[in-house]
Amino acid sequence: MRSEWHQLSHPAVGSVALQTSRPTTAGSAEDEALGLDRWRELPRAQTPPWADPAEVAEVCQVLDNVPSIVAPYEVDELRHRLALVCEGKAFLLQGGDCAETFADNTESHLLANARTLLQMAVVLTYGASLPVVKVARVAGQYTKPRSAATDALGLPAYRGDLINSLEATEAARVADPQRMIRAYANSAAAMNMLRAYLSGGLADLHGLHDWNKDFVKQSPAGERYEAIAREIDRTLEFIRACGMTDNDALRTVNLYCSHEALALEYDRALTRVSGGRAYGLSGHFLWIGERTRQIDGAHIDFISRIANPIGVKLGPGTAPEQAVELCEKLNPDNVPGKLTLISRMGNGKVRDVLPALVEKVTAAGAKVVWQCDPMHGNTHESSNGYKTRHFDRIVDEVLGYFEVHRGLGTHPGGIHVELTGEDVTECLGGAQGIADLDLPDRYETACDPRLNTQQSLELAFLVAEMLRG
Ligand SMILES: O=C[C@H](O)[C@H](O)COP(=O)(O)O
Ligand SMILES: C=C(OP(=O)(O)O)C(=O)O
Repeated sequence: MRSEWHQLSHPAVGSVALQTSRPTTAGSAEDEALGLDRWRELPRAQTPPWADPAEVAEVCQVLDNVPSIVAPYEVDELRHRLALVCEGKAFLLQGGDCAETFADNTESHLLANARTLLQMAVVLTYGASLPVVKVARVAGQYTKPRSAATDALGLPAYRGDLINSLEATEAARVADPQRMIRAYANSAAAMNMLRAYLSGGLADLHGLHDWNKDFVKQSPAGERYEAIAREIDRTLEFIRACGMTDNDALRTVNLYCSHEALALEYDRALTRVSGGRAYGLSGHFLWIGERTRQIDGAHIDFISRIANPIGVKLGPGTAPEQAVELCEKLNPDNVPGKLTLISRMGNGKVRDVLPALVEKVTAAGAKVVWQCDPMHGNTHESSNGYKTRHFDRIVDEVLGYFEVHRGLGTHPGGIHVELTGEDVTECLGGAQGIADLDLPDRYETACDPRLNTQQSLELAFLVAEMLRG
C-alpha cells in the first residue's frame, strides 16, 4: 500500500517497531480485560441470519489465526493523518463501491476504482491546496445493512457477499458463514495488489495522464483534469530544472482501506492485540452505519474497544444529544483523528438538521472529523424502477454541508461517496445528463447506485471550488 511498508520510521508516527501482534483467541484474559466480546451480550441490529452458530464459530477460529489485512502501525498512521483533518489542515476523501463483490474483485476493477480516487485527490489537492487523506471503500466492504428482510421477489434480502449471494434464488440467499473466509481471501488479495501497484508506480504524479481513462478523456471533467495534469507536469519539470530532486511523495501515495463493521463476527475475528491495545485489522478505518449505531447496541460497543480511527453515520433523525453521547462513548479520551462523524442527511434536510448537531458537538468540546456522505440520504426510485440518485442532489447536499460548517466556523473535513472507475449508468445527471431511460444501459451495482468516473471527477472539481471558497 505504501512504499514505506517495510520502513521502521515515519514522520507522522515516529519510530515504528515491527509489530508482533498476535491473534486473539476469543475468551483469553487479555481479550476479556479489553471487553472484546461484550458485544455478544448486547442487542444487535442487522444480525446476519446465520443458521448454524457452531459453523460460525469454526470459521471465526480460522480467521482468528490468519495474517491480518492491515498492520497496527498503518492504523495508527491513519489516525495521525486524520488528526490533521480534525485540525482543519487536511481533507478526507473516502470512496468506492457500495458493495464489493467477489466476482468484481478483479485487477481491472480495483485499479479503475483506485485511479478514480487518485484523480479526485489530485483535483482536490491541486484545487484547494490542502493535503488529502485517501481512504477507499475496499478490501472488506462485503456486507450491507438492509431496510427489509426480503426483496421485491420475496426472497431473503441480499446482505453482501460476505453473508449471502446476490443470485436471486432461495438457496443462494441463505447466509453462509464460509463466505467470511472468501471475503477475507478476497480482501487480502485486493490489498496485496493495491500495495504492489501503488508502490510500483501507479500513483506516480509523473504518470497523471495515464489515470484518465479513454471514456473520460473527452468529457468536460476529463478535459479539466488533463489541464491540471499538464500544469502539474510543468511544475515537475520546473522542480527538476531547478536542480531539486523528486522525492517519494511525488511517486507514491498512502491509500487506506475501509468498510462498514456490520458482520461483527468477521471484524472481531480479525482483531489483534498489540501493545495492550486492540486493533481491528480487517481494515484501517471501520465505520458503523446509520442502522446499527444504537448507543447501547452491539456495534457501538465493539467499535468503542478498538484503537482504529472509526466513523459513525448520522442520518436526519439524529438528535444533537445522541451525537454527543456517541462522541463520549467512542472517543472518551477526545483523541483528534479517532472519530469521524459522517452526516448523511439528504439535500433537503442537511441545512436544517446539521447545524444543531455541529453546534452541540462543538460546545461539548468533542474533537471530531466532520465528513459528508451525500449519497445515502438522496436515494429514490426512478420512473422505470431503478434505485438511483441524482447528481444535482448529491452536489446540493455537499454544498449545504459546506454552508453549515462555514457558518459555524467548523472544518468541512471530507466527503464519503459511493463511486466506481467504470462507465456505469447508475446515478442520474452530471454533464452526461444520464436520464431515467439511460439507467438500464450499465446498471451494475450489487446494491446502491454509484457515481461513475466522470460524475466522480465533476464532483471533485465542485468540492475543490467549495473548499477554496
Ligand atoms: O448502502 C446502504 C444500504 O445498505 C442500502 O441503502 C439499503 O438499501 P435497501 O433500502 O434497498 O435495503
Ligand atoms: C449503508 C451505508 O450507509 P448508511 O449506514 O449511511 O445507510 C453505506 O455507506 O454503505
